[in-house]
Amino acid sequence: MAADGDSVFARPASQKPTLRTVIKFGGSSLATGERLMEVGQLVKMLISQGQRPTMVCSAMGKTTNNLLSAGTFALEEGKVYIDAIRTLHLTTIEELGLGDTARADIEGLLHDLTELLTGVSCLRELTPRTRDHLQSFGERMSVRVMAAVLNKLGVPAQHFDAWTLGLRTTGEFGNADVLDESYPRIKEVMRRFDDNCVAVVTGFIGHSPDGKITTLGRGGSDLTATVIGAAVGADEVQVWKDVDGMMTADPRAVKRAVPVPCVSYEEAAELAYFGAKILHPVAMRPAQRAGIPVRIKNSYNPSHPGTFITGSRVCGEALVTAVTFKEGVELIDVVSTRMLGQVGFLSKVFSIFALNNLSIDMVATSEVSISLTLDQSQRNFDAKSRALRELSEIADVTEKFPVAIISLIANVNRSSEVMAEVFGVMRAESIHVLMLSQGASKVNVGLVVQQDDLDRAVKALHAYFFERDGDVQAALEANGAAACAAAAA
Ligand SMILES: Nc1ncnc2c1ncn2[C@@H]1O[C@H](COP(=O)(O)OP(=O)(O)O)[C@@H](O)[C@H]1O
Ligand SMILES: N[C@@H](CC(=O)OP(=O)(O)O)C(=O)O
Repeated sequence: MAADGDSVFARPASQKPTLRTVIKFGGSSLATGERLMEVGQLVKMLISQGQRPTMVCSAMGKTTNNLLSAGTFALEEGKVYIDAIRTLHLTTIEELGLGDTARADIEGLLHDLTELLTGVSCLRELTPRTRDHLQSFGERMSVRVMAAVLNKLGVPAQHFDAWTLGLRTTGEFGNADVLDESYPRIKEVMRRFDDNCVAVVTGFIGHSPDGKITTLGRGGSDLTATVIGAAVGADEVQVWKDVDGMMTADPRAVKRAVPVPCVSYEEAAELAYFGAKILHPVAMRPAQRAGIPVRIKNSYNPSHPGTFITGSRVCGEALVTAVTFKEGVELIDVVSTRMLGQVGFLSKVFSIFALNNLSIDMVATSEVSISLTLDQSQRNFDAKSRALRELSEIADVTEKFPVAIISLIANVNRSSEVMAEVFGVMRAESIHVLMLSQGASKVNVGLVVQQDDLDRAVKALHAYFFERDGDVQAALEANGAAACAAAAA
């Protein structure tokens, strides 16, 4: 940890920093050496504006995908190929003149990575545990490079693998849960850490209680950030992305999508769970528990206010906040053969899914029938076949695949209006709605349509709720978002 020149933290007493933040940068913000330098300058600016940040980094660019591909290649072809990963990291160090320590750190990790993949290629075995170990190299390399960039810019910084701060998880490889014991541990380690230095911490990874490397699921660095924020009692967690915040729809699918100035924790979580790739689905939980606001910001456009996420919904009377979707979903209709009474039927159906460890996304019931969609992240075909076999003993079961779930994050107090308007749009477009459900949190209205109708349905709903005046931003503001921006300011 060597800083050139005066510490950026040294400033007159009158300008003492007041905002304790956790700032998370994803792969999209850390794609190249040039981007790392820009992010470094941004961190420097945030400090000069009075922030005391702890930084959480994801792997650079597409490194996690490249690591997974290298694992598959070693498994299937028996060869070790990590050229893209090696080149990205070593070239960055070279181009930015980050020095021998950073180079030696990265070469050491590349050596370990090569050994791991050699093991995979010899044994022709890639277990979930090894896959997590493999993926951890991305974040372990990025924090070392990022800390070196900050030091180069005169910002004292030190890298940390999250487990050295005390981040402990369950042993569920690929989708581990953060254990509560992590919070006091992280708090204690961070309490002893030099306030005049930026801790640059690996996102996405932790240690199981027996010391194995685990991952928190794809996009899990957002969760690391809110866990650290909650542990240290941060004033704010900032999640820096490549878009101007959470948008009214996935900007890749709907060109006229616009940023939403603010949403509640529940809305953000529902959006993430129902397909908006912008946030990790459980990242809001630690922030919500600790009451810490989260801000989504654009590292390519830092002056944009982004999206502010807090406990209450302060966005005025907006009928719908955003539209999101999940594709390639399976819909299952279960109709009772009346061997059981209503209560027995519902509980039997749900217990069959639970006992087979299958989690359900959406559900709609009548007295003797249930329609449900299965969470697509679980690719356990054996468990699904078993569950369907057991269900067929008490019911007629039909499967529809592929279908898509469209979710509208909507105003709880006006859900009937939302439903009526959604059906109006669907009727006008002649789109058949296969199922409709309002989530228990009541911020989410979900509908299932045929996969082929998805694109048309999403565009029509977005146009109806956000583009009616021809000017998307004006429509959003008319919906009350301006009031929200003022509240967040
Ligand atoms: N509703 C939405 N609002 C904003 N971005 C979205 C939404 N749905 C999907 N996205 C996508 O999420 C991307 C950002 O998430 P991600 O790539 O995981 O960022 P990072 O790697 O920085 O964590 C955006 O580039 C955008 O394409
Ligand atoms: N690198 C991991 C974790 C992560 O959070 O990434 P990102 O912040 O770039 O979505 C992944 O690709 O899943």
